[in-house]
Amino acid sequence: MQEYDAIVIGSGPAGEKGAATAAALGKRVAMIEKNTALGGASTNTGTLPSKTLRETALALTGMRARNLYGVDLSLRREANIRDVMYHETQVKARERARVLDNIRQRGVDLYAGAARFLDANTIETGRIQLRAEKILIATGSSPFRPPEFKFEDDRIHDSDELLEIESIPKSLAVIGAGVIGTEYACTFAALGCDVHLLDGRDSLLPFLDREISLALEKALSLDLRIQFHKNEMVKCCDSEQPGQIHLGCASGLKLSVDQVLVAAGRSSNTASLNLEAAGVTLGKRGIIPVNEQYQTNIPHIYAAGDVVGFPALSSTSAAQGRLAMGHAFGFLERSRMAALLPTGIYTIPEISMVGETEETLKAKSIEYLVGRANYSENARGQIIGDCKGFLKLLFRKSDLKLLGVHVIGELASELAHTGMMVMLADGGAELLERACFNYPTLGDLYETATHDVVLQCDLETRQSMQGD
Ligand SMILES: Cc1cc2nc3c(=O)[nH]c(=O)nc-3n(C[C@H](O)[C@H](O)[C@H](O)COP(=O)(O)OP(=O)(O)OC[C@H]3O[C@@H](n4cnc5c(N)ncnc54)[C@H](O)[C@@H]3O)c2cc1C
Ligand SMILES: NC(=O)c1ccc[n+]([C@@H]2O[C@H](COP(=O)([O-])OP(=O)(O)OC[C@H]3O[C@@H](n4cnc5c(N)ncnc54)[C@H](O)[C@@H]3O)[C@@H](O)[C@H]2O)c1
Repeated sequence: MQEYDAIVIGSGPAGEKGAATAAALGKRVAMIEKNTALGGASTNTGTLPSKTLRETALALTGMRARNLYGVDLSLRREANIRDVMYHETQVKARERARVLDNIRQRGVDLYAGAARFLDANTIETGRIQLRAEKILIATGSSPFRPPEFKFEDDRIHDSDELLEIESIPKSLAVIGAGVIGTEYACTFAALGCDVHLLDGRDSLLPFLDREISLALEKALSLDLRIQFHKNEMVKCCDSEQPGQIHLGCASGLKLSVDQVLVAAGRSSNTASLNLEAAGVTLGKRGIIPVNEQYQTNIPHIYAAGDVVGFPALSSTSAAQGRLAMGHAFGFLERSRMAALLPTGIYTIPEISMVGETEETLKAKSIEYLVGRANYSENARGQIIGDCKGFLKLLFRKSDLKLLGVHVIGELASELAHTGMMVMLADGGAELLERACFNYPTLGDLYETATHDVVLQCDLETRQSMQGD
Protein backbone atom coordinates (compact mmCIF):
# COMPACT_ATOMS: atom_id res chain seq x y z
CA MET A 1 0.00 0.00 0.00
CA GLN A 2 1.46 3.36 -1.12
CA GLU A 3 0.44 6.40 0.98
CA TYR A 4 -0.11 9.84 -0.57
CA ASP A 5 -1.68 13.18 0.35
CA ALA A 6 -3.59 13.20 -2.94
CA ILE A 7 -4.43 10.76 -5.70
CA VAL A 8 -5.46 12.22 -9.05
CA ILE A 9 -7.19 9.97 -11.58
CA GLY A 10 -6.65 11.12 -15.17
CA SER A 11 -3.99 13.24 -16.90
CA GLY A 12 -6.19 15.58 -18.99
CA PRO A 13 -6.31 19.32 -18.20
CA ALA A 14 -8.27 18.77 -14.95
CA GLY A 15 -5.94 16.01 -13.72
CA GLU A 16 -2.71 17.66 -14.84
CA LYS A 17 -3.49 21.05 -13.30
CA GLY A 18 -5.03 19.47 -10.19
CA ALA A 19 -1.95 17.30 -9.59
CA ALA A 20 0.43 20.20 -10.30
CA THR A 21 -1.45 22.43 -7.83
CA ALA A 22 -1.38 19.85 -5.03
CA ALA A 23 2.33 19.19 -5.66
CA ALA A 24 3.09 22.93 -5.71
CA LEU A 25 1.46 23.12 -2.29
CA GLY A 26 4.08 20.64 -1.06
CA LYS A 27 1.87 17.55 -1.08
CA ARG A 28 2.80 13.99 -2.06
CA VAL A 29 0.77 13.30 -5.18
CA ALA A 30 0.07 10.19 -7.25
CA MET A 31 -1.47 10.39 -10.71
CA ILE A 32 -3.09 7.35 -12.31
CA GLU A 33 -3.61 7.32 -16.09
CA LYS A 34 -4.94 4.35 -18.03
CA ASN A 35 -3.94 5.59 -21.48
CA THR A 36 -0.30 5.20 -22.55
CA ALA A 37 -0.49 8.75 -23.92
CA LEU A 38 -0.78 11.52 -21.33
CA GLY A 39 -2.96 14.63 -21.75
CA GLY A 40 -6.46 13.18 -22.03
CA ALA A 41 -8.98 14.03 -24.73
CA SER A 42 -7.63 17.57 -24.80
CA THR A 43 -4.28 16.40 -26.19
CA ASN A 44 -5.08 13.13 -27.90
CA THR A 45 -8.58 13.00 -29.34
CA GLY A 46 -10.29 16.35 -28.79
CA THR A 47 -9.13 19.94 -28.56
CA LEU A 48 -5.63 19.89 -30.02
CA PRO A 49 -6.13 17.34 -32.82
CA SER A 50 -9.33 19.00 -34.05
CA LYS A 51 -7.84 22.50 -33.97
CA THR A 52 -4.63 21.30 -35.65
CA LEU A 53 -6.60 19.57 -38.40
CA ARG A 54 -8.53 22.79 -38.99
CA GLU A 55 -5.30 24.79 -39.38
CA THR A 56 -3.86 22.12 -41.67
CA ALA A 57 -6.99 22.12 -43.82
CA LEU A 58 -6.85 25.92 -44.16
CA ALA A 59 -3.14 25.86 -45.01
CA LEU A 60 -3.03 22.86 -47.37
CA THR A 61 -6.04 23.90 -49.38
CA GLY A 62 -4.96 27.54 -49.59
CA MET A 63 -8.37 28.53 -48.25
CA ARG A 64 -7.02 31.13 -45.91
CA ALA A 65 -5.23 32.85 -48.78
CA ARG A 66 -8.23 33.00 -51.14
CA ASN A 67 -9.18 36.57 -50.52
CA LEU A 68 -5.59 37.73 -50.72
CA TYR A 69 -5.13 36.70 -54.32
CA GLY A 70 -8.69 37.03 -55.53
CA VAL A 71 -8.71 33.52 -56.93
CA ASP A 72 -9.96 30.22 -55.61
CA LEU A 73 -6.89 28.38 -54.41
CA SER A 74 -8.84 25.61 -52.74
CA LEU A 75 -7.57 23.00 -55.17
CA ARG A 76 -4.02 24.30 -55.13
CA ARG A 77 -2.75 21.02 -53.88
CA GLU A 78 -4.36 17.60 -53.59
CA ALA A 79 -4.00 16.83 -49.87
CA ASN A 80 -3.73 13.20 -48.86
CA ILE A 81 -4.45 11.86 -45.41
CA ARG A 82 -0.73 11.69 -44.50
CA ASP A 83 -0.33 15.40 -45.26
CA VAL A 84 -3.39 16.19 -43.21
CA MET A 85 -2.37 14.14 -40.19
CA TYR A 86 1.36 15.01 -40.16
CA HIS A 87 1.11 18.26 -38.20
CA GLU A 88 -1.54 16.83 -35.87
CA THR A 89 0.81 13.97 -34.89
CA GLN A 90 3.62 16.44 -34.18
CA VAL A 91 1.46 18.75 -32.05
CA LYS A 92 0.08 15.83 -30.01
CA ALA A 93 3.55 14.41 -29.39
CA ARG A 94 4.87 17.76 -28.14
CA GLU A 95 1.90 18.32 -25.86
CA ARG A 96 2.16 14.80 -24.37
CA ALA A 97 5.84 15.47 -23.67
CA ARG A 98 4.96 18.81 -22.05
CA VAL A 99 2.42 17.16 -19.73
CA LEU A 100 4.91 14.45 -18.73
CA ASP A 101 7.55 17.10 -18.09
CA ASN A 102 5.22 19.14 -15.92
CA ILE A 103 4.20 16.09 -13.87
CA ARG A 104 7.83 14.98 -13.44
CA GLN A 105 9.12 18.45 -12.53
CA ARG A 106 6.48 18.69 -9.81
CA GLY A 107 7.56 15.32 -8.38
CA VAL A 108 4.18 13.67 -9.03
CA ASP A 109 4.38 9.83 -9.09
CA LEU A 110 2.76 8.49 -12.26
CA TYR A 111 1.02 5.09 -12.27
CA ALA A 112 0.01 3.51 -15.59
CA GLY A 113 -3.29 1.68 -15.48
CA ALA A 114 -7.01 2.01 -14.88
CA ALA A 115 -8.02 3.17 -11.40
CA ARG A 116 -10.91 1.74 -9.38
CA PHE A 117 -12.04 2.55 -5.87
CA LEU A 118 -11.78 -0.10 -3.13
CA ASP A 119 -13.15 2.30 -0.51
CA ALA A 120 -13.41 6.07 -0.05
CA ASN A 121 -9.64 6.45 0.49
CA THR A 122 -8.17 3.47 -1.35
CA ILE A 123 -7.66 3.01 -5.06
CA GLU A 124 -6.42 0.03 -6.95
CA THR A 125 -4.58 0.07 -10.25
CA GLY A 126 -3.40 -3.31 -11.48
CA ARG A 127 -1.89 -4.99 -8.46
CA ILE A 128 -0.98 -1.75 -6.73
CA GLN A 129 -3.09 -0.20 -3.99
CA LEU A 130 -2.79 3.50 -3.17
CA ARG A 131 -4.26 5.40 -0.26
CA ALA A 132 -4.77 9.14 0.22
CA GLU A 133 -6.64 11.69 2.32
CA LYS A 134 -7.83 13.54 -0.79
CA ILE A 135 -8.80 12.19 -4.19
CA LEU A 136 -9.50 14.01 -7.47
CA ILE A 137 -11.55 12.22 -10.12
CA ALA A 138 -10.62 13.77 -13.48
CA THR A 139 -11.49 10.92 -15.83
CA GLY A 140 -13.11 13.04 -18.56
CA SER A 141 -15.76 11.94 -21.04
CA SER A 142 -16.15 9.77 -24.14
CA PRO A 143 -18.31 10.07 -27.25
CA PHE A 144 -21.90 8.92 -26.69
CA ARG A 145 -22.70 6.13 -29.15
CA PRO A 146 -26.38 5.95 -30.13
CA PRO A 147 -27.37 2.29 -30.76
CA GLU A 148 -28.63 2.88 -34.32
CA PHE A 149 -25.06 3.31 -35.59
CA LYS A 150 -22.74 0.29 -36.08
CA PHE A 151 -19.41 1.69 -34.98
CA GLU A 152 -17.60 -1.57 -35.78
CA ASP A 153 -18.05 -0.58 -39.45
CA ASP A 154 -14.93 1.31 -40.50
CA ARG A 155 -17.04 3.88 -42.43
CA ILE A 156 -18.88 4.99 -39.26
CA HIS A 157 -16.90 7.01 -36.74
CA ASP A 158 -17.20 8.79 -33.45
CA SER A 159 -14.94 11.82 -32.87
CA ASP A 160 -12.16 9.62 -31.41
CA GLU A 161 -12.07 7.20 -34.33
CA LEU A 162 -12.29 9.95 -36.91
CA LEU A 163 -8.62 10.67 -36.25
CA GLU A 164 -7.73 7.21 -37.60
CA ILE A 165 -9.40 7.46 -41.01
CA GLU A 166 -7.29 6.20 -43.88
CA SER A 167 -8.53 8.48 -46.62
CA ILE A 168 -10.54 11.69 -46.94
CA PRO A 169 -14.06 10.59 -47.88
CA LYS A 170 -15.79 12.08 -50.94
CA SER A 171 -18.94 12.57 -48.89
CA LEU A 172 -19.50 12.70 -45.14
CA ALA A 173 -22.66 12.94 -43.04
CA VAL A 174 -22.10 14.55 -39.66
CA ILE A 175 -24.81 13.56 -37.19
CA GLY A 176 -25.17 16.26 -34.55
CA ALA A 177 -24.54 19.97 -35.10
CA GLY A 178 -23.17 20.59 -31.63
CA VAL A 179 -19.72 22.14 -31.33
CA ILE A 180 -17.87 18.96 -32.28
CA GLY A 181 -20.06 18.18 -35.30
CA THR A 182 -20.05 21.74 -36.65
CA GLU A 183 -16.29 22.17 -36.24
CA TYR A 184 -15.50 18.89 -38.00
CA ALA A 185 -18.09 19.59 -40.72
CA CYS A 186 -16.13 22.79 -41.52
CA THR A 187 -12.73 21.09 -41.50
CA PHE A 188 -13.84 18.27 -43.82
CA ALA A 189 -15.67 20.67 -46.13
CA ALA A 190 -12.47 22.75 -46.35
CA LEU A 191 -10.64 19.56 -47.34
CA GLY A 192 -12.96 19.23 -50.29
CA CYS A 193 -15.39 16.72 -48.84
CA ASP A 194 -19.09 16.94 -49.67
CA VAL A 195 -20.56 17.43 -46.16
CA HIS A 196 -24.11 16.97 -44.86
CA LEU A 197 -24.66 18.25 -41.32
CA LEU A 198 -27.80 16.93 -39.64
CA ASP A 199 -29.39 17.96 -36.36
CA GLY A 200 -32.72 17.43 -34.66
CA ARG A 201 -32.72 21.08 -33.51
CA ASP A 202 -33.96 24.06 -35.51
CA SER A 203 -30.85 26.26 -35.33
CA LEU A 204 -27.11 26.03 -35.34
CA LEU A 205 -25.45 26.23 -31.89
CA PRO A 206 -28.51 27.81 -30.26
CA PHE A 207 -26.55 29.17 -27.28
CA LEU A 208 -24.85 31.69 -29.59
CA ASP A 209 -26.21 35.18 -30.21
CA ARG A 210 -28.80 34.56 -32.96
CA GLU A 211 -27.17 36.97 -35.41
CA ILE A 212 -23.86 35.09 -35.07
CA SER A 213 -25.55 31.71 -35.41
CA LEU A 214 -27.26 32.88 -38.63
CA ALA A 215 -24.00 34.36 -39.97
CA LEU A 216 -22.31 31.01 -39.35
CA GLU A 217 -25.12 29.13 -41.05
CA LYS A 218 -24.74 31.40 -44.08
CA ALA A 219 -20.96 30.93 -44.19
CA LEU A 220 -21.35 27.16 -43.95
CA SER A 221 -23.73 27.07 -46.86
CA LEU A 222 -22.25 29.75 -49.16
CA ASP A 223 -18.52 29.47 -48.51
CA LEU A 224 -18.10 25.81 -47.56
CA ARG A 225 -21.12 24.37 -49.39
CA ILE A 226 -22.13 22.34 -46.34
CA GLN A 227 -25.72 21.15 -46.54
CA PHE A 228 -27.19 21.80 -43.12
CA HIS A 229 -30.32 19.74 -42.52
CA LYS A 230 -32.03 21.20 -39.44
CA ASN A 231 -35.00 19.61 -37.66
CA GLU A 232 -33.76 16.24 -38.89
CA MET A 233 -33.43 13.41 -36.36
CA VAL A 234 -31.50 10.52 -37.87
CA LYS A 235 -33.41 7.37 -37.00
CA CYS A 236 -31.65 4.65 -39.00
CA CYS A 237 -28.28 4.01 -40.54
CA ASP A 238 -28.02 1.15 -43.03
CA SER A 239 -24.44 0.03 -43.56
CA GLU A 240 -25.19 -3.57 -44.52
CA GLN A 241 -23.82 -3.26 -48.06
CA PRO A 242 -20.32 -2.18 -49.11
CA GLY A 243 -20.16 1.22 -50.79
CA GLN A 244 -22.44 3.96 -49.57
CA ILE A 245 -24.17 4.18 -46.20
CA HIS A 246 -27.87 5.02 -46.22
CA LEU A 247 -29.36 7.30 -43.55
CA GLY A 248 -33.04 7.73 -42.79
CA CYS A 249 -34.52 10.64 -40.80
CA ALA A 250 -37.78 10.88 -38.86
CA SER A 251 -39.10 13.34 -41.50
CA GLY A 252 -38.61 10.80 -44.27
CA LEU A 253 -35.41 12.46 -45.60
CA LYS A 254 -32.96 9.89 -46.98
CA LEU A 255 -29.27 10.44 -47.65
CA SER A 256 -26.48 8.25 -49.00
CA VAL A 257 -22.87 9.03 -48.12
CA ASP A 258 -19.43 7.41 -48.08
CA GLN A 259 -18.75 7.89 -44.35
CA VAL A 260 -20.54 9.03 -41.21
CA LEU A 261 -19.32 10.98 -38.17
CA VAL A 262 -21.59 10.70 -35.13
CA ALA A 263 -21.18 13.69 -32.78
CA ALA A 264 -24.27 13.25 -30.64
CA GLY A 265 -22.93 14.32 -27.24
CA ARG A 266 -20.64 12.78 -24.62
CA SER A 267 -20.84 10.58 -21.50
CA SER A 268 -18.70 10.90 -18.37
CA ASN A 269 -16.05 8.21 -17.81
CA THR A 270 -17.27 6.84 -14.50
CA ALA A 271 -18.57 3.33 -15.26
CA SER A 272 -15.37 1.45 -14.41
CA LEU A 273 -14.37 3.47 -11.31
CA ASN A 274 -16.42 1.33 -8.89
CA LEU A 275 -17.71 4.54 -7.28
CA GLU A 276 -20.25 2.59 -5.20
CA ALA A 277 -17.31 1.37 -3.07
CA ALA A 278 -16.53 5.00 -2.22
CA GLY A 279 -20.15 6.04 -1.78
CA VAL A 280 -19.98 8.68 -4.56
CA THR A 281 -23.36 9.28 -6.19
CA LEU A 282 -23.88 9.79 -9.93
CA GLY A 283 -26.23 11.82 -12.13
CA LYS A 284 -27.37 11.45 -15.77
CA ARG A 285 -24.94 9.99 -18.35
CA GLY A 286 -22.52 9.16 -15.52
CA ILE A 287 -21.99 12.83 -14.55
CA ILE A 288 -20.68 13.34 -11.00
CA PRO A 289 -22.60 16.09 -9.16
CA VAL A 290 -20.29 18.50 -7.27
CA ASN A 291 -20.56 21.69 -5.21
CA GLU A 292 -18.84 25.03 -6.02
CA GLN A 293 -15.54 23.71 -4.68
CA TYR A 294 -15.84 20.57 -6.82
CA GLN A 295 -16.45 18.27 -3.85
CA THR A 296 -18.64 15.24 -4.50
CA ASN A 297 -21.17 14.04 -1.88
CA ILE A 298 -18.11 12.51 -0.14
CA PRO A 299 -16.30 15.75 0.84
CA HIS A 300 -12.69 14.52 0.55
CA ILE A 301 -13.37 13.13 -2.94
CA TYR A 302 -13.32 15.86 -5.59
CA ALA A 303 -14.29 15.68 -9.26
CA ALA A 304 -13.38 18.15 -12.02
CA GLY A 305 -13.47 18.53 -15.79
CA ASP A 306 -15.73 16.77 -18.26
CA VAL A 307 -16.67 14.17 -15.67
CA VAL A 308 -18.80 16.81 -13.89
CA GLY A 309 -20.53 17.91 -17.13
CA PHE A 310 -21.15 21.44 -18.46
CA PRO A 311 -19.24 23.48 -19.65
CA ALA A 312 -16.81 20.61 -20.40
CA LEU A 313 -13.97 22.56 -21.99
CA SER A 314 -10.20 22.22 -21.72
CA SER A 315 -9.98 25.71 -20.25
CA THR A 316 -12.67 25.23 -17.61
CA SER A 317 -11.48 21.69 -16.78
CA ALA A 318 -7.98 22.98 -16.00
CA ALA A 319 -9.39 25.78 -13.82
CA GLN A 320 -11.68 23.35 -11.97
CA GLY A 321 -8.78 20.93 -11.31
CA ARG A 322 -6.67 23.74 -9.84
CA LEU A 323 -9.55 25.04 -7.78
CA ALA A 324 -10.45 21.58 -6.41
CA MET A 325 -6.94 20.75 -5.21
CA GLY A 326 -6.43 24.31 -3.93
CA HIS A 327 -9.55 23.87 -1.81
CA ALA A 328 -8.55 20.37 -0.67
CA PHE A 329 -5.29 21.69 0.81
CA GLY A 330 -6.54 24.97 2.23
CA PHE A 331 -5.25 27.28 -0.50
CA LEU A 332 -8.36 29.39 -0.69
CA GLU A 333 -7.02 32.35 -2.63
CA ARG A 334 -8.84 31.23 -5.75
CA SER A 335 -11.83 29.47 -4.27
CA ARG A 336 -14.32 30.23 -7.06
CA MET A 337 -14.40 29.76 -10.81
CA ALA A 338 -13.98 32.87 -12.94
CA ALA A 339 -17.19 34.88 -13.15
CA LEU A 340 -17.03 34.88 -16.95
CA LEU A 341 -16.27 31.84 -19.07
CA PRO A 342 -15.51 32.55 -22.73
CA THR A 343 -16.44 30.20 -25.57
CA GLY A 344 -14.20 29.73 -28.60
CA ILE A 345 -15.59 27.76 -31.51
CA TYR A 346 -13.20 26.76 -34.25
CA THR A 347 -15.57 26.58 -37.15
CA ILE A 348 -14.68 28.27 -40.46
CA PRO A 349 -15.09 31.18 -39.73
CA GLU A 350 -14.04 31.09 -36.07
CA ILE A 351 -16.49 32.31 -33.42
CA SER A 352 -16.13 33.49 -29.87
CA MET A 353 -18.41 34.91 -27.23
CA VAL A 354 -18.37 36.10 -23.62
CA GLY A 355 -21.33 37.15 -21.49
CA GLU A 356 -24.85 37.98 -22.61
CA THR A 357 -26.46 37.57 -26.03
CA GLU A 358 -29.23 39.81 -27.40
CA GLU A 359 -31.65 36.99 -26.61
CA THR A 360 -30.59 36.61 -22.94
CA LEU A 361 -30.71 40.40 -22.45
CA LYS A 362 -34.25 40.53 -23.86
CA ALA A 363 -35.29 37.64 -21.62
CA LYS A 364 -33.95 39.60 -18.62
CA SER A 365 -35.64 42.82 -19.82
CA ILE A 366 -32.31 44.66 -19.83
CA GLU A 367 -32.21 47.57 -22.29
CA TYR A 368 -29.06 47.50 -24.43
CA LEU A 369 -27.28 49.11 -27.35
CA VAL A 370 -25.29 47.24 -30.00
CA GLY A 371 -21.90 48.52 -31.16
CA ARG A 372 -20.59 46.94 -34.37
CA ALA A 373 -17.36 46.86 -36.30
CA ASN A 374 -16.71 44.99 -39.56
CA TYR A 375 -13.43 43.33 -40.45
CA SER A 376 -13.93 44.70 -43.99
CA GLU A 377 -13.61 48.25 -42.65
CA ASN A 378 -10.63 47.44 -40.46
CA ALA A 379 -7.13 47.73 -41.92
CA ARG A 380 -5.90 44.44 -40.43
CA GLY A 381 -9.07 42.68 -41.56
CA GLN A 382 -8.35 43.82 -45.10
CA ILE A 383 -4.68 42.82 -44.87
CA ILE A 384 -5.52 39.27 -43.79
CA GLY A 385 -8.32 39.04 -46.33
CA ASP A 386 -11.26 38.52 -43.98
CA CYS A 387 -14.05 40.63 -45.46
CA LYS A 388 -16.98 39.01 -43.65
CA GLY A 389 -16.02 38.96 -39.98
CA PHE A 390 -17.48 41.32 -37.43
CA LEU A 391 -17.33 42.27 -33.77
CA LYS A 392 -20.55 42.95 -31.93
CA LEU A 393 -20.53 44.52 -28.47
CA LEU A 394 -23.61 44.64 -26.24
CA PHE A 395 -23.70 47.58 -23.82
CA ARG A 396 -26.25 48.28 -21.08
CA LYS A 397 -28.19 51.31 -22.29
CA SER A 398 -28.33 53.09 -18.94
CA ASP A 399 -24.56 53.31 -18.28
CA LEU A 400 -22.86 51.76 -21.37
CA LYS A 401 -21.38 48.96 -19.28
CA LEU A 402 -20.19 46.08 -21.49
CA LEU A 403 -22.39 43.01 -21.06
CA GLY A 404 -21.61 40.83 -24.05
CA VAL A 405 -18.91 40.29 -26.68
CA HIS A 406 -19.48 38.38 -29.93
CA VAL A 407 -16.99 37.85 -32.71
CA ILE A 408 -17.13 35.90 -35.96
CA GLY A 409 -14.01 35.92 -38.13
CA GLU A 410 -10.27 35.23 -38.07
CA LEU A 411 -8.77 35.02 -34.58
CA ALA A 412 -12.18 35.53 -32.96
CA SER A 413 -11.23 33.49 -29.88
CA GLU A 414 -8.20 35.74 -29.25
CA LEU A 415 -10.10 38.95 -29.94
CA ALA A 416 -12.89 38.17 -27.44
CA HIS A 417 -10.39 38.25 -24.57
CA THR A 418 -10.06 42.05 -24.74
CA GLY A 419 -13.78 42.47 -24.15
CA MET A 420 -13.72 39.81 -21.46
CA MET A 421 -11.09 41.77 -19.50
CA VAL A 422 -13.17 44.94 -19.78
CA MET A 423 -16.17 43.02 -18.43
CA LEU A 424 -14.14 41.52 -15.59
CA ALA A 425 -13.07 45.06 -14.65
CA ASP A 426 -16.76 46.02 -14.66
CA GLY A 427 -15.95 48.48 -17.43
CA GLY A 428 -17.67 49.58 -20.60
CA ALA A 429 -17.61 52.24 -23.27
CA GLU A 430 -15.85 54.77 -21.02
CA LEU A 431 -12.90 52.42 -20.41
CA LEU A 432 -12.71 51.34 -24.05
CA GLU A 433 -12.75 54.96 -25.23
CA ARG A 434 -9.71 55.73 -23.05
CA ALA A 435 -7.68 52.98 -24.76
CA CYS A 436 -5.40 53.47 -27.76
CA PHE A 437 -5.08 50.32 -29.86
CA ASN A 438 -2.17 49.31 -32.07
CA TYR A 439 -2.71 49.94 -35.76
CA PRO A 440 -3.33 47.99 -37.90
CA THR A 441 -4.90 45.38 -35.62
CA LEU A 442 -8.16 43.54 -35.18
CA GLY A 443 -8.08 44.93 -31.64
CA ASP A 444 -8.87 48.27 -33.19
CA LEU A 445 -12.36 46.85 -33.93
CA TYR A 446 -13.13 47.58 -30.25
CA GLU A 447 -12.53 51.26 -30.86
CA THR A 448 -14.84 51.26 -33.90
CA ALA A 449 -17.62 49.29 -32.14
CA THR A 450 -17.42 51.53 -29.06
CA HIS A 451 -17.44 54.66 -31.18
CA ASP A 452 -20.50 53.28 -32.96
CA VAL A 453 -22.41 53.00 -29.69
CA VAL A 454 -21.24 56.37 -28.36
CA LEU A 455 -22.47 58.00 -31.59
CA GLN A 456 -25.84 56.29 -31.16
CA CYS A 457 -26.07 57.77 -27.64
CA ASP A 458 -25.08 61.24 -28.85
CA LEU A 459 -27.69 61.06 -31.57
CA GLU A 460 -30.36 59.96 -29.09
CA THR A 461 -29.41 62.81 -26.71
CA ARG A 462 -29.57 65.38 -29.52
CA GLN A 463 -32.91 64.04 -30.73
CA SER A 464 -34.42 64.14 -27.25
CA MET A 465 -33.09 67.73 -26.75
CA GLN A 466 -34.69 68.76 -30.06
CA GLY A 467 -37.92 67.07 -28.89
CA ASP A 468 -37.81 69.14 -25.67
C1 LIG B 1 -13.39 16.84 -30.84
C2 LIG B 1 -13.28 17.70 -29.61
C3 LIG B 1 -12.88 19.01 -29.73
C4 LIG B 1 -12.78 19.82 -28.58
N1 LIG B 1 -12.40 21.12 -28.73
C5 LIG B 1 -12.27 21.91 -27.65
C6 LIG B 1 -11.82 23.25 -27.78
O1 LIG B 1 -11.58 23.74 -28.87
N2 LIG B 1 -11.68 24.00 -26.68
C7 LIG B 1 -11.93 23.49 -25.44
O2 LIG B 1 -11.75 24.23 -24.44
N3 LIG B 1 -12.36 22.23 -25.28
C8 LIG B 1 -12.54 21.42 -26.35
N4 LIG B 1 -12.95 20.12 -26.21
C9 LIG B 1 -13.26 19.63 -24.86
C10 LIG B 1 -11.98 19.19 -24.11
O3 LIG B 1 -11.24 18.27 -24.86
C11 LIG B 1 -12.39 18.58 -22.78
O4 LIG B 1 -13.25 19.46 -22.13
C12 LIG B 1 -11.18 18.30 -21.90
O5 LIG B 1 -10.29 17.41 -22.51
C13 LIG B 1 -11.63 17.72 -20.56
O6 LIG B 1 -10.54 17.55 -19.72
P1 LIG B 1 -10.55 16.49 -18.54
O7 LIG B 1 -9.25 16.61 -17.85
O8 LIG B 1 -11.79 16.63 -17.76
O9 LIG B 1 -10.68 15.07 -19.27
P2 LIG B 1 -9.85 14.38 -20.40
O10 LIG B 1 -9.03 15.34 -21.16
O11 LIG B 1 -10.80 13.53 -21.15
O12 LIG B 1 -8.84 13.43 -19.60
C14 LIG B 1 -9.30 12.36 -18.84
C15 LIG B 1 -8.19 11.33 -18.67
O13 LIG B 1 -8.60 10.37 -17.70
C16 LIG B 1 -8.17 9.07 -18.11
N5 LIG B 1 -9.00 8.07 -17.46
C17 LIG B 1 -10.33 7.83 -17.65
N6 LIG B 1 -10.75 6.82 -16.81
C18 LIG B 1 -9.66 6.43 -16.10
C19 LIG B 1 -9.45 5.45 -15.10
N7 LIG B 1 -10.43 4.67 -14.64
N8 LIG B 1 -8.21 5.32 -14.60
C20 LIG B 1 -7.19 6.10 -15.03
N9 LIG B 1 -7.33 7.04 -15.97
C21 LIG B 1 -8.55 7.21 -16.50
C22 LIG B 1 -8.36 9.12 -19.62
O14 LIG B 1 -7.56 8.12 -20.26
C23 LIG B 1 -7.91 10.55 -19.95
O15 LIG B 1 -6.52 10.59 -20.23
C24 LIG B 1 -13.07 19.29 -27.31
C25 LIG B 1 -13.44 17.94 -27.18
C26 LIG B 1 -13.56 17.15 -28.32
C27 LIG B 1 -13.95 15.71 -28.16
N1 LIG C 1 -14.52 24.76 -29.26
C1 LIG C 1 -15.00 24.17 -28.18
O1 LIG C 1 -15.13 24.78 -27.14
C2 LIG C 1 -15.41 22.73 -28.24
C3 LIG C 1 -15.20 22.00 -29.39
C4 LIG C 1 -15.63 20.70 -29.45
C5 LIG C 1 -16.23 20.14 -28.33
N2 LIG C 1 -16.41 20.84 -27.22
C6 LIG C 1 -17.11 20.22 -26.07
O2 LIG C 1 -17.51 18.91 -26.42
C7 LIG C 1 -18.79 18.63 -25.88
C8 LIG C 1 -19.67 17.73 -26.72
O3 LIG C 1 -20.01 18.23 -27.94
P1 LIG C 1 -21.01 17.48 -28.97
O4 LIG C 1 -21.01 18.37 -30.14
O5 LIG C 1 -20.73 16.04 -29.23
O6 LIG C 1 -22.37 17.40 -28.18
P2 LIG C 1 -23.65 18.36 -28.07
O7 LIG C 1 -24.50 17.71 -27.06
O8 LIG C 1 -23.25 19.76 -27.91
O9 LIG C 1 -24.35 18.26 -29.51
C9 LIG C 1 -24.94 17.08 -29.97
C10 LIG C 1 -25.96 17.42 -31.04
O10 LIG C 1 -26.36 16.22 -31.63
C11 LIG C 1 -27.74 16.31 -31.97
N3 LIG C 1 -28.23 14.93 -32.14
C12 LIG C 1 -28.11 13.90 -31.27
N4 LIG C 1 -28.62 12.77 -31.81
C13 LIG C 1 -29.03 13.07 -33.06
C14 LIG C 1 -29.65 12.33 -34.12
N5 LIG C 1 -29.92 11.04 -34.02
N6 LIG C 1 -29.98 12.99 -35.26
C15 LIG C 1 -29.73 14.32 -35.40
N7 LIG C 1 -29.14 15.07 -34.43
C16 LIG C 1 -28.80 14.46 -33.27
C17 LIG C 1 -28.33 17.10 -30.80
O11 LIG C 1 -29.53 17.73 -31.19
C18 LIG C 1 -27.22 18.10 -30.49
O12 LIG C 1 -27.42 19.34 -31.18
C19 LIG C 1 -19.43 19.95 -25.53
O13 LIG C 1 -19.70 19.89 -24.15
C20 LIG C 1 -18.40 21.01 -25.79
O14 LIG C 1 -18.22 21.81 -24.66
C21 LIG C 1 -16.02 22.14 -27.16
